[in-house]
Amino acid sequence: MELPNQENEMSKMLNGQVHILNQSLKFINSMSLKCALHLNIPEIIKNHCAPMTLTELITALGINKSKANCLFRLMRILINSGYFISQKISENEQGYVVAPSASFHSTKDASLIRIDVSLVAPVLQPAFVKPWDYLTKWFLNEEFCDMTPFEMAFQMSYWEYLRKEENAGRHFNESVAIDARLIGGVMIKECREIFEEIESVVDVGGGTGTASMIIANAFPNLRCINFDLEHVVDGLTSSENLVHVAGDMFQAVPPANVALLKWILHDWNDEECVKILKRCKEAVESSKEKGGRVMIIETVVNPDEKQKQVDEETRETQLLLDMLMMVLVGGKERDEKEWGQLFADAGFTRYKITPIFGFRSLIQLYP
Ligand SMILES: C[S@@+](CC[C@H](N)C(=O)[O-])C[C@H]1O[C@@H](n2cnc3c(N)ncnc32)[C@H](O)[C@@H]1O
Ligand SMILES: O=c1cc(-c2ccc(O)cc2)oc2c(O)c(O)ccc12
Repeated sequence: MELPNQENEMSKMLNGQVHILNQSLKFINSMSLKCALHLNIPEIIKNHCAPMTLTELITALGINKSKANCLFRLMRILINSGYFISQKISENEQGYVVAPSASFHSTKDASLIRIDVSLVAPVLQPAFVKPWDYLTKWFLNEEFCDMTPFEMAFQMSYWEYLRKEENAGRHFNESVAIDARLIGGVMIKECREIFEEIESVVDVGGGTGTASMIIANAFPNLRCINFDLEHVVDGLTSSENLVHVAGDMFQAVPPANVALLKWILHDWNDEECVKILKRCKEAVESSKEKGGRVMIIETVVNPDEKQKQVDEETRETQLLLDMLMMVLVGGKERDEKEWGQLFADAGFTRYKITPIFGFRSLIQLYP
């Protein structure tokens, strides 16, 4: 008979094995989802308008019947990840439906907000996967100090890649536009008082202008400027209270009462962030007495001792994005201390953090 502490040792090793295997095989969740998206399974199941049996799914997909058991296993792992649900149809039959959390439509305006599993598509492009193979070499070699793992993999910056590779650029613009629609919708509700008090807002690095459009429509008396690089705003159509302006945020930002920076600063290192913040400060400085401020929408990572205050999925999403920014663009997700330092270095006197955007917060910065 084994001694109790030997048993203990064995069970620790078995638990360790589960943990290590589970963590190292997690990419299979993403890759299985990628396959389901390419097969168009979520749309097929949604269009079926009732729980869909495995046999019905096989027929709809035109898959050889010999793969039935493999499709069952693909669906089983996706059910485990929370993308689909298996519902009882009759005594002997189960049917698949898309899980509510994987397909959220605004009940008020379906065209405005549609959050579903197709959001992951850009994350599974080669641009997201290949740079990880270079991470070890990047850590070890001095010569790569001024490069990102992405640049090692593709011999160009992520931004150049998006400009050159049409598909990747389109996927990127679509994903950030979906995000901007969601956050824009929350902003016009949660920041109503701010927008009602001011006369102008500039969305710095506003992409194709989705957030500006939502704000401009909700506040017709507000003058909105969507500001981004020439090739991004080129050809975009202005409206009554929305103009698209081309420029470089490191050089100058168009003056306005409020400068909005959504998902910009996490792309850049500290020195670059201070430069952008200084340009934004100059843009809002003359509105100091009229509610002038910079509004930042970004993650505020909790320090380790406070991590229990946010749920595990939020925390993990923040840390995953932090790694993604490190590998793609040389940026980072910051904690409050790191944000505070940037704000002080850029010459701001006061800031206020309000966690109103899921895993991200609104940070208001006063000149
Ligand atoms: C991650 S996207 C964020 C887009 C948008 N703010 C959003 O969250 O939906 C970063 C944006 O910064 C823009 N950008 C990059 N460098 C810039 C620069 N020097 N001046 C102005 N915009 C820039 C990019 O073109 C891109 O649209
Ligand atoms: O490369 C990206 C991709 C995203 C992204 C992916 C999927 C979504 O549903 C939303 C966004 O966001 C990025 C981002 O914010 C950034 O600053 C750089 C790169 C990317």
